[in-house]
Amino acid sequence: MTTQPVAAPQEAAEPAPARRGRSAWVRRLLHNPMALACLVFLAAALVFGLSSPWLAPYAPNATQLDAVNAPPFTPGHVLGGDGSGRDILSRLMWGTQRTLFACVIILCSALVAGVPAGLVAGYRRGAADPLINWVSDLIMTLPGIVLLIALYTLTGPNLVAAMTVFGVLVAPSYFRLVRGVVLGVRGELYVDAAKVMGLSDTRIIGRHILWAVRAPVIIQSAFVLGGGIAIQAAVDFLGLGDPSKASWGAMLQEAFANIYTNGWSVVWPATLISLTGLALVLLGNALRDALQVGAAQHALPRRRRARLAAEFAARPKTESPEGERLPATDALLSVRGLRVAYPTADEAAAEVVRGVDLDIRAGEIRGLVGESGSGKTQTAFSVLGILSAHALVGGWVVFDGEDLLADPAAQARSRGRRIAYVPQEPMTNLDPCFTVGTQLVHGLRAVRLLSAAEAKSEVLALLARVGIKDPEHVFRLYPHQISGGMAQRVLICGAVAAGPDVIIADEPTTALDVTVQAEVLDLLRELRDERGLGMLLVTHNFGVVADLCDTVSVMKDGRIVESGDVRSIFDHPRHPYTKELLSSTRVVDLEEVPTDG
Ligand SMILES: Nc1ncnc2c1ncn2[C@@H]1O[C@H](COP(=O)(O)OP(=O)(O)OP(=O)(O)O)[C@@H](O)[C@H]1O
Repeated sequence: MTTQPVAAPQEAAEPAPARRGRSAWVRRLLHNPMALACLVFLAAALVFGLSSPWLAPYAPNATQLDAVNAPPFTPGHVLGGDGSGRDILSRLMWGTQRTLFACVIILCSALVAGVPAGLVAGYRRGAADPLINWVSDLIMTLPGIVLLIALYTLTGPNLVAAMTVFGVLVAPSYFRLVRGVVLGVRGELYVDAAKVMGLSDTRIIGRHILWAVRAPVIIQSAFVLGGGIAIQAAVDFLGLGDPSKASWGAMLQEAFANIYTNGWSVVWPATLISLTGLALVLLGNALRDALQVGAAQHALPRRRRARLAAEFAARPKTESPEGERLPATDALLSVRGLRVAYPTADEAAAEVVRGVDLDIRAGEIRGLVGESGSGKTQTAFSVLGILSAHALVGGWVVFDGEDLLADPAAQARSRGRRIAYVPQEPMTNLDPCFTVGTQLVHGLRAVRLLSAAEAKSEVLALLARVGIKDPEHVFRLYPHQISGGMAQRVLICGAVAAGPDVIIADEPTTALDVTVQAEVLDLLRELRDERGLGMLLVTHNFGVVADLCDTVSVMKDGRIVESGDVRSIFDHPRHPYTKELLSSTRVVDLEEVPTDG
């Protein structure tokens, strides 16, 4: 077999893979009509309140006899007057300012008390964690309104004191949120790497941890502001506010006392309180969608997504006039013109696999090699039909005469039965709640009609076959009780149990140490020889390719740039990228070492 370098003529003209940026979430937020409407409403409320010193027709407490219980659209009083003859529009404007000020105090005090406490408890742990947790639990047990009434007896109508205390009462929600996120992030490898680099805790928290908690904190803040509006109104409504100052709650209280004479005076503050609270809660939801991972796809309008999917499906499937790209007749599995793309926030599609062709024949192990992010796993997942639901897929995956991409039911039938999968991370692919045996028997019985006893004896035989010394014992162990190498053997056992024709192995040895790697590669080779399996071995390691594969396809930026038998590619690489990859790898000498005798 000779090597086939595959040209990529229009590479330069094609769009760059995925466009990402820190401002992407802002774009996504602004693309959401609901979020936009909420932002416009809240901005208008802000301007309405802040402009009161200049634009309000009257002072908040200015009274006029002719405005007493005046209905809306009375000349000089667009929204009418209250029971004391004060202009409702003016009081609403001044009241908005006071209400927003109250919300800012609540937010700031909750942030100041909750976020640092969560950071310290989650990151430093030690004695601080249980102590802060205890204080947080204590605060949460305090009845908020009762506390505010008690405070009123001490300080009188003091907005700053009341709202600060309420902010502290809300702080545990931030504390718990931040602590939870920090606990998850502090064990990440990049945090360990930062520690090893000698960064101080303050710098690690400032640079890495704060960035991780920013999204949940922003979302929570929208909800706290919404709650703040309600609580400020409630405090004033109960008569705990300053009667000389206009606020939405105070206006509501006065209007309620006068409801049978002037019903309209209730409508205005009640509407503002409800709409502002609603806008903040809806904005919080929109922020969650925009900030959370994967929201880009959700943000794509349905019609735009359908159009992109149709464009993908309509791409020509055989492009060569000579029909070179038709599925190979002697192959178990033929991939032709495979394309995978993901919708982006700017309503385009970023292609991560760009027209891949592959054949896997019975008894052939094909390596799929390339740098990280070149699209190897996406190609493998397309064959198995386990791509993210947001992926747009085009091209052919022909197995046993059927195009699996065109028939998801056929793809589901073949997955696990005729096309099996060996994953990269053995430990995370076993369920920690069940024993090895339970998982293998369950998997086997899902694809073959066997009794529990038959499945068990088959699994035990297979465990022995994949090199597990005491199958009866390992059968009863939980995943955490076995080593990584043993877990990979268990997964290989699970993959071959159903008697597949093809195995897709995605970097099956990457997570293992060198000795175990060699043993697992030997096992895969033996299983191929025994069962005549076809295999697609995804790897970025040319050493593994040299050791195990018959053929290899080299992938770069979503394309196969060169394909052929291993020896030809190693001896005469033709594509510059293959040469580059080979020169950066300590290449294994393929010449057979003569043995004595
Ligand atoms: N759900 C997704 N949404 C958007 N882009 C994705 C998604 N999944 C993968 N990608 C992108 O697809 C590209 C190819 O990813 P893939 O996992 O196939 O790379 P790979 O060659 O297997 O790399 P590695 O060796 O690191 O696993 C990457 O740029 C990745 O960011």
